[in-house]
Amino acid sequence: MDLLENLNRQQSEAVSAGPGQTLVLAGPGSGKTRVLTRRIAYLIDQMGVRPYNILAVTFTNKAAREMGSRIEDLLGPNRLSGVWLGTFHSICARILRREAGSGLLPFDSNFVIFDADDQVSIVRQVIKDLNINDKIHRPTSLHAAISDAKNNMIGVKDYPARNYREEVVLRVYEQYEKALRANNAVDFDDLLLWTVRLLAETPQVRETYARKFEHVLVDEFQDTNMAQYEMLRHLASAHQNIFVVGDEDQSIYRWRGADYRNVLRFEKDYPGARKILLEQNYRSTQSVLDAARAVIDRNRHRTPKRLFTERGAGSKLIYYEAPDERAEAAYIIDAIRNQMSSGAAKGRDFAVMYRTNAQSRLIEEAFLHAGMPYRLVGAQRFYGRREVKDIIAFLRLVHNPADEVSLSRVINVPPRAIGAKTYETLISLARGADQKAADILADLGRSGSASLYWDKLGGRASAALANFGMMLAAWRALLVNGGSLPSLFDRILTDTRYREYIEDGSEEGRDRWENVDELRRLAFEYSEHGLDEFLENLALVSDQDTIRESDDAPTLLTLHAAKGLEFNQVFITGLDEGLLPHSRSLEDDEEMAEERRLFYVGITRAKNQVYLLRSEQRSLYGSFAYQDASRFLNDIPESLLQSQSPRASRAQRASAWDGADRWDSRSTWGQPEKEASRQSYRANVGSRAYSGPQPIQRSAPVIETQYKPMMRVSHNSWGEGIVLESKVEDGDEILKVHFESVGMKQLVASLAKLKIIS
Ligand SMILES: Nc1ncnc2c1ncn2[C@@H]1O[C@H](COP(=O)(O)OP(=O)(O)OP(=O)(O)O)[C@@H](O)[C@H]1O
Ligand SMILES: [Mg+2]
Repeated sequence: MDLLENLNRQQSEAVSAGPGQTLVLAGPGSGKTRVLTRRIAYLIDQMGVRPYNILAVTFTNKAAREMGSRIEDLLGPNRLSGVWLGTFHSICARILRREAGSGLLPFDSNFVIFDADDQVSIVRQVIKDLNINDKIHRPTSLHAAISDAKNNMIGVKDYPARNYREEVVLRVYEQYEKALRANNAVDFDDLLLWTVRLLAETPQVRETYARKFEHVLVDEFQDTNMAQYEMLRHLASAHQNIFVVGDEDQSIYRWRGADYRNVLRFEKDYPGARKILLEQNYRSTQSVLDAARAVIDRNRHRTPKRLFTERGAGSKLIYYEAPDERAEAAYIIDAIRNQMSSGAAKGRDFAVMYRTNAQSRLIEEAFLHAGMPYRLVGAQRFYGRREVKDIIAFLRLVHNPADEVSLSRVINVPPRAIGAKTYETLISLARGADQKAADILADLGRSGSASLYWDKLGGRASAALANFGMMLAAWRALLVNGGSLPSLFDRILTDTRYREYIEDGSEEGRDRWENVDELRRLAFEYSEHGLDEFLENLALVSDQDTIRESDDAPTLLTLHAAKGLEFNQVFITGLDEGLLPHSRSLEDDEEMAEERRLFYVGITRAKNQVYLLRSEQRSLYGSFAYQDASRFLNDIPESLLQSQSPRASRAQRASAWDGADRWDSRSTWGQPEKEASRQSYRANVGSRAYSGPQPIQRSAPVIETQYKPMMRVSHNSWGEGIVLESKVEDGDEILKVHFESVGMKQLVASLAKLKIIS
C-alpha cells in the first residue's frame, strides 16, 4: 500500500523526512503515534533500511505490541523481524543481557529484575539490619529517594550526605546496592543506569550499538528523563538519525524524573533538527478540544499550539456533582448501564479515570454490586496474587539461584518444615562461609549427611533443606538439558504438590488454581523463547499491559495510565480540591502545572463525551470531609458544560425524585428504554441519597451484626478487604467482603475469623 495514504501534509512530511534529526511536536490526537508507526514502515519499505538497524522506543509494552502489529498489517508478515521495538526498560534489559558476560557489569547475564515489591522488601530488610527507625524513615520514602538518585545517575559514591536525612539515605542506598548484587539482581532504575554507564564509559560497546542503530525513534518524548535522554544520544551517536514525537503539555511523569525540558535539550544538541507541527486532531469533537484547551491555557511557559478538528462540535461535557462518593460511583454505573442496555454503546467504549489508585475501590465495588464486568488497569490484580508470586519465585530461583528474595518466599511453601529460624541460620552460615545460600542447599542435596553443613544446621532441618536443594538441582538440570519452559513449569507444580496445597475444596482455592493455570498458559506462549524472556516480560509488565483487549468492558484506570490511549466516553472522577489537583501540589507551582497537564491528558482521551464528576463529601482517608470543587472546573467555560447535578436546582431535583426520567430528558445518548432506566434509577436512589457509612443494601438484621459495611478487615490468607454487606441468616452473620487480592467473597463470619483493622 501507499505508506503516505491517509496522512495530512505535515504528517506525510514527517513520515517521509530524510535522514537527520526530526522533532514532531503536536497536541493530543494529532497522529504522532500514527506518524511514528508509519515512519518505521516507510524506512523499511521505501528507504531500504534493514529492520535490525532500527530502534523504536515506546512508553509501554502494549504500545510496542500494537505498533508492531500495525506495521505488519501495513507491510505484510515477517517484514519486521529483527527490529528493536520496546520500552526503555525492555531495551536496556536486552542490552545488559548481551553485555553482562563481558565482565564490565557487576552481575551476570542471568540477572533477575526485582519488582517494586521486592525492592521495598529489600529496603525494609536493610532498615532492620541497620537499626533505623522505620516510623521516621519510611521504607517507601527511602526507596523513592534511592530511585531518584539513580534516575539522576547518582551512584552511592557520589551521593551527597549534606544533612542527617541524606546520611540515612546514603547508608541504606549502600546496603541496598549490596543486596541487589548479592542476589544477582537489578531494579528498574538499574536497567537504565547501567546501560547508560556502559555506553558512556565503554567506547567499543557504544560503537557497537551506535553503528547498529541507523535509525532511532521515540514516542512520548516529553516523558523521558535525563538518563533516557543520555541513552538516546549515545545510541544515535554514529548515524545521528533520530526521530522523536511528543507534546510538552502531556508531560506527566515528573515524579519519575521525566523532564519535558529534554525537548529544549534536543533542539540545542541538534541545531539542525527539523521541527514539524501537526495541527489537526482526528480524535475528539470540538467541545472536548475547547474544554481541554481552556484548561491547559492557564499553564505558563508553554508555547500555544493550534489544534482543530473536523469532527464537529459534538455534545457538551457533562458535569455531575454528587452528594457523596457512592453517589458519584452510582452515577457512572447508571450512565454506562443505560447506554449499554439501549444498545447505544458497548462496554469497551467507556473509561473511568481517577487521580489515585485508592479511588478505584469504591468504583470497583459499584461495578461488582451492579454485576457489571470491568477491566481494572494495574499490575496488582493478577501479578500481585500470592499464588502467582509463589510460582514466579520458583522459576526465578531456577533461573538465578542467588535470588534470596525468591528463596525466602518459597523455601517453606508449601510448608516443608523449614522454619524462619532454620532459614536465618542458613543465611548466616552462607554469609560466614562467603557462599550463596543456594550453594549450601545444593551441597546438602548432593552430599546429604556427609555435607560440611549438615551438623551445623541440625539433622532434621538439614534433611528438609537437602530435599529442597535436590528439587532445585533437578529443576535446573531439566532446563540445562534442554527441557522446555512448560515442562519445567509442570515439574515444579508436581514436585511441590502445589495444586494440593492451594486447592482446599473452597471456591477461593479454585480461584487460586485458575490463576496458576493462567500463568501456565502464559508460560506455554513462551515455550519458544525460554525462561529468560518469560521472566523478563513478567518483571516489566506495566499498568497498561494488563488491559485485556478481548474483554468488552469499561476500563478503570488512573489518569497516568491513560496516556496515549483513546476511548469514546471518558469519566473523570474526583474533581475535588485535594484530589485533582492533588493536595501535594497545592503549594508548588511546578506540581500544580503538572496536575493540570494530567487533567488535560484525561480530557483529551475522549473521542465523543467527557463526564466531569465530583463529590461534595468524601471518606477517602478514613473520615468524612467536605471538599471544594476542583479549581480546574472553573477554567472550563460554562457554555461547554451541561450540569446534571441533583442539586443544580430544586425543580430539577424534585423531578428526579418523583421518578421523571432524567436520563431521557437530559441525556445526550439517544433514547434508553424508559422503564428500565427508571427502575435502575430508583434502585440507586437509596445509595444516592445516602450520606455517611451505611450499608448499600441490607435486610433487616435479626441480631446485632459484628461487622459493619466499610469496615477494613484482614483475612488469614486473602489479606486486607472491605466489608460491603453484612446480614444475618439462620443465626449466622453472612458477609460480603471485597479483598484487594482476590476480589469479592462471601463469608460466614463465625468461620472466617476476620480481624477488624478499622
Ligand atoms: N490522517 C489521519 N486520518 C485519519 N485518522 C487519523 C489520522 N491521523 C491520526 N488519525 C487517528 O487519530 C487518532 C489519534 O492519533 P494518535 O493516537 O496517533 O495521536 P497522538 O498524537 O499520538 O495522540 P496522543 O498525544 O494522545 O498520544 C487515532 O485514532 C488515529 O488513528
Ligand atoms: Mg500517541
